[in-house]
Amino acid sequence: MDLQRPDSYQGGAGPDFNEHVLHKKLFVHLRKKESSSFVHLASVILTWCPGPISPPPSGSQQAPRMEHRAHEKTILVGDSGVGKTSLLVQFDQGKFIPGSFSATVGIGFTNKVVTVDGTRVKLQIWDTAGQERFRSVTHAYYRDAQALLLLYDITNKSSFDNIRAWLAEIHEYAQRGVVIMLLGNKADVSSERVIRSEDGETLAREYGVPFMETSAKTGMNVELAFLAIAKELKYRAGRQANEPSFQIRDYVESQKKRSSCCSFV
Ligand SMILES: Nc1nc2c(ncn2[C@@H]2O[C@H](COP(=O)(O)OP(=O)(O)OP(=O)(O)O)[C@@H](O)[C@H]2O)c(=O)[nH]1
Repeated sequence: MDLQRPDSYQGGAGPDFNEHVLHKKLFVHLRKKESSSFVHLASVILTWCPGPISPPPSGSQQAPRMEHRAHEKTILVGDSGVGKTSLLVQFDQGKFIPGSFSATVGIGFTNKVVTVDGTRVKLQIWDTAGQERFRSVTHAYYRDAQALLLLYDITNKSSFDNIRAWLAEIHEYAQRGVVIMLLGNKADVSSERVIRSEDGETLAREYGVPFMETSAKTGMNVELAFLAIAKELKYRAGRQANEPSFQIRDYVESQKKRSSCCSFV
């Protein structure tokens, strides 16, 4: 048995999460040893709340109820070092921590509430380890994912070449119709670019998925990527009678154009 405590986190606002309570998780992975390697058998997640970490601000109201209440499970996948954790930290906390690279161990998640078209959508964003040795653990989480953000690093050719293998794994383990978005990350490092933006576009078109380049460092397109996912999931969950149909690829293309011409809001 392998016990990991990858993270602690504060839950987002909502009926089943109190933002003033520290939620802790313990990941228990059952593995058996076969010859010289371990085979993954099952994973169990234990969640507990050790107690309040701060009193609610005086005069604060109860957290507003979600209009769209589902837990929308979104998973970040891609080779080790492409910037999955950095992208999530940029989206969640609006910051980039430069310097030493510490590879993710196993898998962990962050809750984030976003507002799209006046509706609050709760995203549960799972950050996975890109290293091969964690692959059997992360596969187990694909099945009930509603969306997958698949990253490569524009300065690393093999991370781009591996995208086809990642897509094959997604098609094998994830549910049919899962929302997939391809992201070419580290777009700020133009001097070391080895993958042209057109190559990302072509690959995405071949698989019929939306594409954009991002930078976890500058924040470029980070919010757009998650908001587009939230919009698509909200739309899928319950289209209102007078609501126009939503096409995530068209939306991403129009927003990318807007952001290049006049800064995205
Ligand atoms: N310049 C630049 N560096 C980045 C960017 N995103 C991530 N990095 C750096 O790339 C390295 C790897 O980033 P991580 O976010 O840890 O990569 P990861 O995909 O989560 O890696 P695993 O946890 O091993 O799967 C770190 O040193 C980051 O600071 C980016 O957009 N621009």
